Amino acid sequence: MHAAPAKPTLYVMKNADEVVSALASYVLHAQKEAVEKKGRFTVALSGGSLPKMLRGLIGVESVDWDKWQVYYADERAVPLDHPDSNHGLCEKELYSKVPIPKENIHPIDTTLLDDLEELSDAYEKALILQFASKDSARFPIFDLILLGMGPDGHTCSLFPGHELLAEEDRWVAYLEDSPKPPPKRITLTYPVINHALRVAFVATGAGKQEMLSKVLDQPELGLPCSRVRPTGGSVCWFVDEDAAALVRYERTEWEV
Ligand SMILES: O=C(O)[C@H](O)[C@@H](O)[C@H](O)[C@H](O)COP(=O)(O)O
Repeated sequence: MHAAPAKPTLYVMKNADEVVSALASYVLHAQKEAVEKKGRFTVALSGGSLPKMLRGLIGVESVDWDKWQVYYADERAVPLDHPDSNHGLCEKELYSKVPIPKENIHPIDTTLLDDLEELSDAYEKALILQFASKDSARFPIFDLILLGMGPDGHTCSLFPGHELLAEEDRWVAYLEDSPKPPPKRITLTYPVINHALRVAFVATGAGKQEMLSKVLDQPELGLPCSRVRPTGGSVCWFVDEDAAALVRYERTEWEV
């Protein structure tokens, strides 16, 4: 019997700082559970404002950084030190401030930037190495995928109306026509996102109001963020009052 797709849980905090601390305890809880069960914590990070929102983990003793295995939910096809690189951003906002071993961080292979198919295949292979063979596990099961919501309702590099929304087979796909610059990117696909144990969105600020209401109150629109419905896992939203102002969707009290 197949589990039903998870319904999103909405946590609304007073402000962005409260989102930062709630997110930190949520991530710690996910880490503890994963490390106890499997001795490692597999995480996929997004770009945008997300890396900075993880600042609540910096300096916290109970984070087992050496157990983290970090991948990217999406990445731009640029060198790692390019200002558009999500890896570069995470380096600046997080890795440079915490004792995470370099070998536990999995950036794209920048020798393949000229061929996006090879670039995405190589990233898929890196996932296969971590999550065992593609045959024994149809899709990787991340302990946690952390996502943002774009102004058009995109998440990862999955954009409204794009053919990649229908991808059912690949773990990692590429696109050369991203409406958000830069145009060349790779992204995890829905089968991977929707097999994760936990998916958490983070969205703050008044600029997110209208789109957040569309994504949560009108899932029938089929916006990319609304399609995140893990089967056998959970999806939750950490947002602030500014972002949630127009949302009618049921709120859940955050309990530490
Ligand atoms: O690399 C990317 O472009 C991101 O992964 C993207 O999906 C991002 O998460 C959203 O655009 C939200 O960005 P903000 O958090 O900056 O609003």
